Amino acid sequence: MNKIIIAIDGFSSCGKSTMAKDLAKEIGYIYIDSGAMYRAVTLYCIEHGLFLADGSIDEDKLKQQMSNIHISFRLDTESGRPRTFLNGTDVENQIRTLEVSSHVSPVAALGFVREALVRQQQELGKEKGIVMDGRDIGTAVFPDAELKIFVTASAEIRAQRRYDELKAKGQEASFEDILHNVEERDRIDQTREVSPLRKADDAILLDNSNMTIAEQKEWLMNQYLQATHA
Ligand SMILES: Nc1ncnc2c1ncn2[C@@H]1O[C@H](COP(=O)(O)OP(=O)(O)OP(=O)(O)O)[C@@H](O)[C@H]1O
Ligand SMILES: Nc1ccn([C@@H]2O[C@H](COP(=O)(O)O)[C@@H](O)[C@H]2O)c(=O)n1
Repeated sequence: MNKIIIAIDGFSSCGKSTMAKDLAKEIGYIYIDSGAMYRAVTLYCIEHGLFLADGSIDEDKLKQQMSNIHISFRLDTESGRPRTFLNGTDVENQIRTLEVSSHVSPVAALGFVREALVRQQQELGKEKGIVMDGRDIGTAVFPDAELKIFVTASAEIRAQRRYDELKAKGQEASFEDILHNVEERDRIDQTREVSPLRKADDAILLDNSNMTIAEQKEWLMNQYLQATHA
């Protein structure tokens, strides 16, 4: 069967990567979490002092240093899930902290950052057989993707899911801080000038507020089967 490109976009913390990873594993596709790439650039900025005292980004320095930022993914054989590497170091846990979440959307709004990462994402998908999740995959990275999904859920439900996840990992965070972060990232992502978060006209909308992980997994598999006429 011919391989296709599956683009999964949507709001913060709505379950995109959970769905995308599961589907990719089941159908033998590559899974790419494009958000992890923006998070890795953000971690680089934090570690290299590129956030100025007023919270803004030293854009000139970041632009000069973009070619020093190498992001890759390696499959964790134990969990079967990809881990993100920044310049050869496993940063999968660091990029998921609230500190990185609080800084990532302004970094992702920079045109030169998007240009560099979109180029890499398109390269990763050139053989097809890929499931990629993010904010602009169906609109900018792969506008011709054969299957496009746009996921949403209420902000409170999304924040609760993220809160439960961080708590289970033993990370301290307040529900209010997480809700604020989720809403703020959505606002910045939807209003930025370059490739703002929006549903592609030909994307299928999924509100998973009242769905279990198993239900959304089955829903996505059905969309894939329909798209490939299997
Ligand atoms: N339908 C669901 N019901 C309950 N929890 C869910 C559901 N879908 C996903 N989750 C949980 O919600 C949390 C966020 O999911 P996930 O990381 O997949 O979201 P995301 O959209 O990829 O987030 P982000 O955009 O921030 O990367 C995870 O802990 C995941 O296990
Ligand atoms: N295609 C994408 C993916 C992500 N972003 C930005 O990165 C942030 C983190 O992404 P997560 O999927 O890990 O939540 C997100 O809030 C966006 O600002 C993006 O712009 N484009």
